[in-house]
Amino acid sequence: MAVLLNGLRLVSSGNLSLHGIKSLQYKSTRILCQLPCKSSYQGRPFSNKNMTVELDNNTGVAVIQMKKPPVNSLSLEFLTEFAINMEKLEMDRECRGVVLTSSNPKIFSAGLDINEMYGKTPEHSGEFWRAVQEMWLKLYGSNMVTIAAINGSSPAGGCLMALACDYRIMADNPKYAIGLNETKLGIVAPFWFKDSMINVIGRRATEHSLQLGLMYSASNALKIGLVDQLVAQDKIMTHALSVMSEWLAIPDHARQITKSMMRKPTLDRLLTNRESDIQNFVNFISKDSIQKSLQLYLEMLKQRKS
Ligand SMILES: CCCCCCCCC/C=C/C(=O)SCCNC(=O)CCNC(=O)[C@H](O)C(C)(C)COP(=O)(O)OP(=O)(O)OC[C@H]1O[C@@H](n2cnc3c(N)ncnc32)[C@H](O)[C@@H]1OP(=O)(O)O
Repeated sequence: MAVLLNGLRLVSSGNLSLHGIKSLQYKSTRILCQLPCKSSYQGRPFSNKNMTVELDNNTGVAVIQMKKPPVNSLSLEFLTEFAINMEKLEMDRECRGVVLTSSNPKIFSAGLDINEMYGKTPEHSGEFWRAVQEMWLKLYGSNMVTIAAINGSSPAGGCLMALACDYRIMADNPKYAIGLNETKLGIVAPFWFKDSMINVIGRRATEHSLQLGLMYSASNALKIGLVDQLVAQDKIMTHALSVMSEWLAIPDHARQITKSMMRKPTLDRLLTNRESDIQNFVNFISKDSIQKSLQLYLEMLKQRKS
């Protein structure tokens, strides 16, 4: 509940994914900038291996800029760093919203690092999959407003990250594509990837997309509702911050409870089946036929380059 007490606003906080709205904390009431106010910007950057995180104290908005060369593939190290950063922001009373974007001008994220799924031990595969789950749980279950500024292509796990946000803005460039293309690699999008897509574009479009492993151009992604808006590449961050200020105009407690109401069943499904989902992944990815498919796909990626 939000209660005003001597200039302090009591707002709910905590991780929706695990416990619903679990604790109440004090946040000082601030007037948010309508637009990013560069002149008064007080960024506090932290963590800088695979991503930069900058929190603007004036707006309460953090920007996570992924910067893992060459294509922001989601390795175990990347996923671990991402989850830690999300946790830190979630706990930070100053932070109310996150914009997720990429420093690579053409690629938002290439999805899961295929090298993490090829030729690895079952132990490693299990640890990797738990980290993939954790990334999604942190993002899909965040109390903060989350906006994906998709400034490049975003296949598979990259698309999942975008789907886990509250709002998706994509750069209006016909060369960029987004979608869950797993079947094209000979692998299968797990149920919570599927659920994330259903919750955004509906069941029929998801079935079509998943069976065919469809990648959508930016304009087609807009048509099916996979992204909410297209914006010129050079305007994407300004626009994302402007949309963020609209979302932050809603009282946190009301928006958070609503978000939890909408997302909890989907989150609970993975939480309840987390261990069996890891086991399924390990069994599936260890099969010779699946390893062969991944090997061929990796070779195809390398050949395409030459
Ligand atoms: C029952 C259920 C159980 C569970 C069943 C299992 C469920 C698994 C779910 C899987 C989810 C996934 O995300 S699977 C990942 C899916 N991702 C993809 O298919 C993306 C493949 N990549 C691309 O399409 C492109 O690379 C793209 C991202 C658009 C960038 O194109 P560019 O032309 O700019 O760059 P490229 O030259 O292609 O790539 C640059 C280098 O990056 C490498 N690279 C590209 N994508 C990579 C990736 N995902 N992982 C590692 N490395 C990658 C290339 O090999 C090159 O390496 P060098 O040659 O060495 O420089």
